[in-house]
Amino acid sequence: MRCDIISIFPEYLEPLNLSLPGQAQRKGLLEVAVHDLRDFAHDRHRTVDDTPYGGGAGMVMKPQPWWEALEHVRGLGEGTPTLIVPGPGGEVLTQKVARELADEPWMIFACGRYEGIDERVYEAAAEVMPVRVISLGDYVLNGGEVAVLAMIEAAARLLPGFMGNAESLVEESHEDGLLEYPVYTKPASWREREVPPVLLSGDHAKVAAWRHEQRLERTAARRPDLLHASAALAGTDVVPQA
Ligand SMILES: Nc1cc(-c2cccs2)n[nH]1
Repeated sequence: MRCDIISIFPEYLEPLNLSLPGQAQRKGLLEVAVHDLRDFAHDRHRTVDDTPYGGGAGMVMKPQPWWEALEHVRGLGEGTPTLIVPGPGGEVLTQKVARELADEPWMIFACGRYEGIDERVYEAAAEVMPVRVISLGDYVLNGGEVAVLAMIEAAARLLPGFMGNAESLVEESHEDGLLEYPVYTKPASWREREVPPVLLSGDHAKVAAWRHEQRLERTAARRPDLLHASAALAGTDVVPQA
């Protein structure tokens, strides 16, 4: 998976060189290149924003630097990349979307700031590559960099060989529609709180059953919407009669 990231704060993406993403890069599973948008703004002040047509507060990111940056990056690789633009107005990043991103061989991430990027950049880009606007959730950040870190981590960790133990990807929250079960480690007794005895029983079938029950209870308590969604999909949702 190749990820090219365009940002006015390239240093924000340094964490991608740490830990697992860093190892994945060294293993050749993940290729990350960060590009400074200001390198494509040619005036003396390397201006990337201006006041919005129609008035209103804040500034809008100018189209020309973005277009030059996108064309430059597009020329760096083979084939057609997918442009991912983080934004509160996009489809929400879910595990399903993360799996879709994990299947993308080449993505360009456009980190917007200010009030956003001139709409004509999205239109022009969509003529030469797929464009997806993806949101982390219904809240507003100051820029796309944080969202890009989350998206790349969520996708890259699904790449075969990225996680040391692929087993740990199974039964994760959202992988199969349920939240994960509670986990415990030594000591067996801590501050007079005991580990559930079933987990010390050595009975793998009972442990599996207990863990599944915990996932159902936890999902019902914290995310009933997920239960209704999966039940609706299975056609088993019991909707209280009016
Ligand atoms: N989910 C989400 C994304 C964002 C932004 C991306 C770029 C600027 S603000 N806010 N909220």
